[in-house]
Amino acid sequence: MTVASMSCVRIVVLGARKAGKSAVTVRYLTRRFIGEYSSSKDLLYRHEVCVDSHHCQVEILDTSRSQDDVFPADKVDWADAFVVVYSTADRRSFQVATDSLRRIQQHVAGRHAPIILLGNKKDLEHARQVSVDDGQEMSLQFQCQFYEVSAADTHVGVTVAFQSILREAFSQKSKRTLPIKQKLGAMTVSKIIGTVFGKVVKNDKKKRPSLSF
Ligand SMILES: Nc1nc2c(ncn2[C@@H]2O[C@H](COP(=O)(O)OP(=O)(O)OP(=O)(O)O)[C@@H](O)[C@H]2O)c(=O)[nH]1
Repeated sequence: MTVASMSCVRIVVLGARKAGKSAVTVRYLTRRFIGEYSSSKDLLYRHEVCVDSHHCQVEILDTSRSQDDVFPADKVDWADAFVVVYSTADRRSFQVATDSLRRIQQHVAGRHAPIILLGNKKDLEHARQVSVDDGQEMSLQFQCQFYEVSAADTHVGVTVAFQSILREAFSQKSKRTLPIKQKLGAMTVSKIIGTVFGKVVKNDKKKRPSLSF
């Protein structure tokens, strides 16, 4: 399969300054934790992945938030899926994440947008300001996935989180591109009757239910 013919999913990574957006992105892409990242501008990464044995292309936009209060609407329009990062050791970053979730949902109203809420820096347990319950409650409120990770400690949690959102995003994208009949899982009338009434009785006019479609 050529790169051009592969399906592509676009992910934007959002969050407060210093929450660890670059750290989780680089951890996922390279499995490494570098420690200090250039953060003055947005960085776009292209990457090939295998999701459920399909080769796909991913574009990940690691945003730089020089002004936390400016919502990047253009980047939200561009993206198929969202990773919203906060630091478990920084309450304010959790507020920024909450605000981002609210604004993403308002902005994409009508289209299903897979979102992951990522509580980073869980290795800093002594400095924790956001509990696991806070993160879980927020994810329930916004109906998104939730993970607590440490980009510094291991690539495992970060990789699981990214793979999970990729799977959801690719599945959404392929649903959108399927013909309507397949999308709705179109059933024949006899199958519908069989489903509604338990079985289809052949050649038995007395028992055949009278339905009008
Ligand atoms: N202890 C710990 N530190 C981390 C972790 N992830 C990132 N950091 C540190 O947090 C700081 C900020 O990380 P970045 O990845 O640059 O954060 P960012 O959100 O991309 O920052 P901006 O681009 O400036 O908004 C750096 O000093 C990282 O080394 C983590 O899981 N644990």
